[in-house]
Amino acid sequence: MSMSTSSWFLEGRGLKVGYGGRPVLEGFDVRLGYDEVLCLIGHNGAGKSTLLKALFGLVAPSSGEVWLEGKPIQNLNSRFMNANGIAMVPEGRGIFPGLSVAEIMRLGFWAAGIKPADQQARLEWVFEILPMVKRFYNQRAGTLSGGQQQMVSLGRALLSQPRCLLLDEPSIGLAPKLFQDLMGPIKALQQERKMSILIVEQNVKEALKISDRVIVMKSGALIKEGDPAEFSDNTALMELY
Ligand SMILES: Nc1ncnc2c1ncn2[C@@H]1O[C@H](COP(=O)(O)OP(=O)(O)OP(=O)(O)O)[C@@H](O)[C@H]1O
Repeated sequence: MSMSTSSWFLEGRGLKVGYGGRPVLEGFDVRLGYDEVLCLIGHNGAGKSTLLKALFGLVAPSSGEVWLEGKPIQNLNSRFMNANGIAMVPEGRGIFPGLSVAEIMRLGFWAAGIKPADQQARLEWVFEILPMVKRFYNQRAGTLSGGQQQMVSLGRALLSQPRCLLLDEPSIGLAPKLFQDLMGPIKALQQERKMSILIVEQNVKEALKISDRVIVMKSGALIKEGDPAEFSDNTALMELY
């Protein structure tokens, strides 16, 4: 077998994805580099969440492939992705309000297949990055603020020490200051560990601060790609919408 020469960590190639026979994405291509923060923006309903779910194996494309480090994935599912260092933080946080943070983390250990012997160290590692999580570890998630819940969701995703994070609108329901508090540690971690991040955001201004490249989606198609600087003034952004 030859070594992988791909410079892309994760790729969607010719993805066709839809619900009930109605396509949302058709022949969609996307590439996420090693050590890259890619920001995906676009209208409500453009297909951003659908793309993230397809890349993570939560919805099956009817055609096209997802490639990881230069190789097509044969049996794409979220467990495979997790096992290969990819973690997703879904829109709406995806945590159960009735469970305590401790219980949510236990589910996270299970989902990421982390051995009991390694769990405490992982938890301590997550606490170092997101100290807030330690403070409300025994509280029920439903009693936490939106920002705290978002931190729990992120902490859960970090348990596997992923090489790649797929973040679906982490700013939803957060004040700008809270969003910065959340993204600061993530950016620091990204730089330290050379993670790849694909972030879907409506809060473009904040997301651009941590991004290396931007892609814009409209009605299931990629309509623009560029450097964050090109998107920093409002007129340029308005033209896209
Ligand atoms: N589970 C589903 N069943 C049927 N249709 C769906 C489902 N999920 C999404 N859709 C439809 O697919 C299209 C794309 O939705 P998607 O959530 O991917 O867009 P989005 O860009 O993430 O939007 P938003 O910013 O509102 O989250 C929309 O028309 C939506 O109604």
